[in-house]
Amino acid sequence: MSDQFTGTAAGDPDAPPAFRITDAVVGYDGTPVLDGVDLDIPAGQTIAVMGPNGSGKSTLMRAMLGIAPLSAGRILVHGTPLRRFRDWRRIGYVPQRLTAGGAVPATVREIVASGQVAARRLLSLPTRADRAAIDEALETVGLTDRARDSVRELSGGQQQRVLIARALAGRPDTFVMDEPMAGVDAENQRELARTIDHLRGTGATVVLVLHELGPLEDVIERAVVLDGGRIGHDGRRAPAATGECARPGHEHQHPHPDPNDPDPRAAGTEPAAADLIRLEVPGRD
Ligand SMILES: Nc1ncnc2c1ncn2[C@@H]1O[C@H](COP(=O)(O)OP(=O)(O)OP(=O)(O)O)[C@@H](O)[C@H]1O
Repeated sequence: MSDQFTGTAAGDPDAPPAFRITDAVVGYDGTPVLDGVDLDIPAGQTIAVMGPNGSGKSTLMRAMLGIAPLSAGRILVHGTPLRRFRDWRRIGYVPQRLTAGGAVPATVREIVASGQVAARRLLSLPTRADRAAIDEALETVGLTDRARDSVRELSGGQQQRVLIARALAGRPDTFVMDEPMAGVDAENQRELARTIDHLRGTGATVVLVLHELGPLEDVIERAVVLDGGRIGHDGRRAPAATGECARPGHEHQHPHPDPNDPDPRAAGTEPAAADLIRLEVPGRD
C-alpha cells in the first residue's frame, strides 16, 4: 500500500485533539442515550469505543460527526466547534452498514467514489488523482475485481469493505468506523486489521466501535466503554467481557432501527432516488 492516506496531524505535538467531547447529551424523543459524555481523542490515536447493545456507541459516533444533534454539551473537531467545522474532507466515516435489504443499485466503484464528495467541489469531475485514490482504496480492501459489480451482489462482509474503501477514497486523516468488523469473516478481519494498522502508522486518528477487539487487539491503543450514558471505563485495554457478550458464540444484535437501513416500506418496490444510497454524510444530515 502506498502512503497516500497520510495523516496531516502526524507527528505534530501541538495539534489539537481530533475530538474533544465535553458533557455531551444526546437523546431520542426526550430520553437521553448519552448523558454527560466527556472524551478527548488526541490526534493520531487509535481508540475502540465499546459497550453493550444500545449503550449509545453509534449515537456517539453520529454526534461526533454532527449527524445526531447534541441537546447539551460541546464537541470540538480538530479544535473547531462542530457547528463551525467545515473541513469534512479530513473525516472518513464508515457507517454501521450499507443496507440490510440490498436496495442499492449502485456499483462498488460508485459507492467508493461517493467518499470523495466532501473533498470535491460541487459537480466537479473526478481528477486523475481522485481516480487513482479510488483504485487504491479498492485495492486496499481487495475489491478491485468487483468494482463494476452492483453492491447488492456482495456479501455483508464485502459490503463492509466497500464502506471502508469509501472512507479511504476521500484521503482523510481521521476515521470514524462504526463496527467495521461486523459480518466480516476472520481472514478479512485480519486484512482490515492490517489496513487499520497502516492508517495508524501514517498518523491517522482512528475511532472504532467494536464489540470485541479480536484481531485489532494489538492495534488498539486505548479502549473506552460506554455505560449508563457515560464513559464507564477508559484504559489501555478493554475490561474482561462480562455477561451476555462473554458467552461463547454470542451474536451481537441490533434490535433498534438503523438509520442506514432501507425504508422497510420500500421493500419490493423500486427505490425512490433518495433511497438509492442511504448513507449519512458527516455534517450534512
Ligand atoms: N434514530 C433513532 N431513533 C430513536 N431511537 C434510537 C435511534 N437510534 C438509536 N436509538 C436508540 O438509542 C439507543 C442507543 O442506540 P445506539 O445505536 O447508539 O447504541 P449502540 O451502542 O450503537 O447499539 P448496538 O451495539 O446495538 O449497535 C438504543 O436504545 C436505540 O434503540
